[in-house]
Amino acid sequence: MDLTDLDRHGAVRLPALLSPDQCAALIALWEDPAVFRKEVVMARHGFGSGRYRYFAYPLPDPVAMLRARLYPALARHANDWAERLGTGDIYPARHADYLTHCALAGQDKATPLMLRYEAGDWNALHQDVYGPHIFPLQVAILLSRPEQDFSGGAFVLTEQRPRMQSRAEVVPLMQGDAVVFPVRDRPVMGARGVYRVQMRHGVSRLLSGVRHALGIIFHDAP
Ligand SMILES: O=C(O)CCC(=O)C(=O)O
Ligand SMILES: [Fe+2]
Repeated sequence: MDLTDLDRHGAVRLPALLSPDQCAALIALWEDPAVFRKEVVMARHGFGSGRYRYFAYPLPDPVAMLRARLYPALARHANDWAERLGTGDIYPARHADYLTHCALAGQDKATPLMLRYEAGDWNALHQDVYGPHIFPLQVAILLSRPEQDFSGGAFVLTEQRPRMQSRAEVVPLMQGDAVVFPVRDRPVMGARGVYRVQMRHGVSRLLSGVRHALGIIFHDAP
């Protein structure tokens, strides 16, 4: 997994992580209430417009496999960031071991989620932080086909640099593409050493159609 762009631009695209068939099978899960633990109607909370549903444990196989398989390379990168920032955080090599740390702190509810947007819907810039345990990287996968299933609805990141104006980054995704991005902040090398830039992500307004995305967050929620 080449994560070079993560440090260069604040996000990296993993092209064609899922096949069209895998995307369709995941979208079909939206209709199955048994696989979700909670639905959030975003407008009710000021989060934008659209809905998302948190998966329940046990996660459906494709979601569980993606989470476990993506984690090790991301944990190596997270350990590298922790070292650069001098936080002292060490992320274990296996996701199951990281989840044990979360559970011991009362964060034991599944956080992978599926999002569904219709024309006019959008996702406000936010950070997916649920408790003291924060795994610093997360992944979102576009399940729908741009320009066929929907238009608009771009994945957007903003980067808030200390004492400077914010920068926006749009990550163009095709169906099955994933984007890896920071949950809360990332280290940037400056003239006087490493500093943190604050990151937020969201989705611009859908102009037409329906857009589904799968979010893989590696820490659990209380
Ligand atoms: O719909 C998207 O592409 C972004 C979803 C999101 O906020 C997330 O996966 O945390
Ligand atoms: Fe999010």
